[in-house]
Amino acid sequence: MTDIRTAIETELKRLELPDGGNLVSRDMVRALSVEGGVARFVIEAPTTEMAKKMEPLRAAAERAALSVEGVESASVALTAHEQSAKAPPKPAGGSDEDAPSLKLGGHPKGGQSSIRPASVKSLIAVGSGKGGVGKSTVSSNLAVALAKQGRKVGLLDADIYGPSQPRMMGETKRPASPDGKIIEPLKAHGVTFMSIGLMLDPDKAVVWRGPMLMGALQQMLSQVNWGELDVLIVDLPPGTGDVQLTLSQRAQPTGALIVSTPQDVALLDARKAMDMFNTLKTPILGLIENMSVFHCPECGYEAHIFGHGGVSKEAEKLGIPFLGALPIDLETRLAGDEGKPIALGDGPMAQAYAQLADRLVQGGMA
Ligand SMILES: Nc1ncnc2c1ncn2[C@@H]1O[C@H](COP(=O)(O)OP(=O)(O)OP(=O)(O)O)[C@@H](O)[C@H]1O
Repeated sequence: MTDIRTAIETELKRLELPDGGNLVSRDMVRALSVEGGVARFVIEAPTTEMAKKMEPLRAAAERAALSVEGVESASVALTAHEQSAKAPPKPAGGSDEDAPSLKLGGHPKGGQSSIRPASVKSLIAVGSGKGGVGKSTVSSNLAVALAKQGRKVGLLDADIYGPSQPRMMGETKRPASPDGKIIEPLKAHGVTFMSIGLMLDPDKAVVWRGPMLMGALQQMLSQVNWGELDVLIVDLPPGTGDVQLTLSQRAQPTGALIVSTPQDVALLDARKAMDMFNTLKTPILGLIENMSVFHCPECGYEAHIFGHGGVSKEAEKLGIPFLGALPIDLETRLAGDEGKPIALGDGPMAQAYAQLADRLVQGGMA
């Protein structure tokens, strides 16, 4: 197996970058593994801008891996070390070393050791390729639905650039840290909950580099007093960046749920997110279609605003469980904005989330 890995690396050394060096000499290859003839790895570009231009190189890397004897299929994901393109501009007078108290966002510690809290039985990552598809809405409602079924549930909002859980869970106070080391999480609607957003100054832009993001995630998992949990749901940022990479590699998630709208552009990005999780060997527990249909409350007409059935077809194609379709629902949006997730009630949307929660419990995932 080592020989195949070495042979793949040798092939990758042939792939030169326009600004000098090759994929190996520039230390861009991550998580290279070969199992049962399947080669998987991640190419980590220094910036999102550069990653966007590297698709031809990614395809060439896949072909290079396939050319090695013993490799039957290859899966290569592209990610970026620094999410510079998405990060807001630097605030006047600020610097990217500006860290909030408890030095959140410092460089990660402990090499490649696990950052998964020992007291957490199951860790479920909720991801999406595209932003705004309802990943945070699904995370908060699923957490509440699981808590209603008597599970001990934690919710970690790891969406560094758009932490929305404080608003959706209706808790915005800054968590206490009596000893200055361990952070006490908040409790909302029966869920133990923590958001990176609660530790940041809302008026200050986040200008952290990749290692600082990884450090922040590490702290959110290991410096928070999560207590005994049946399941910790991690609401990820959209896309395939450092937070996803670190979580997959160092927190051994039980699996990932992928949220998408039926729209082609959302599905395209969802595929990339799934490819990343596959490459990092995080099992994909299922796909959820959000905003699948709008039922007009006046006339009963069903409008498929973002298309129809795309996510279930994709799930079938990939052999991944399709966990359900959630309609576009005004009450869901209003409840999220009010900090009282719709799953708290007992209407049709709450029932849909209860079913989703039930599936995870029955499947031994939560
Ligand atoms: N099924 C739904 N019906 C109506 N509105 C919804 C639904 N799902 C999500 N929304 C609304 O859409 C907006 C975006 O949702 P949300 O923040 O959950 O998406 P996200 O994928 O987490 O976005 P981001 O990538 O920015 O974190 C929110 O205002 C939310 O209330």
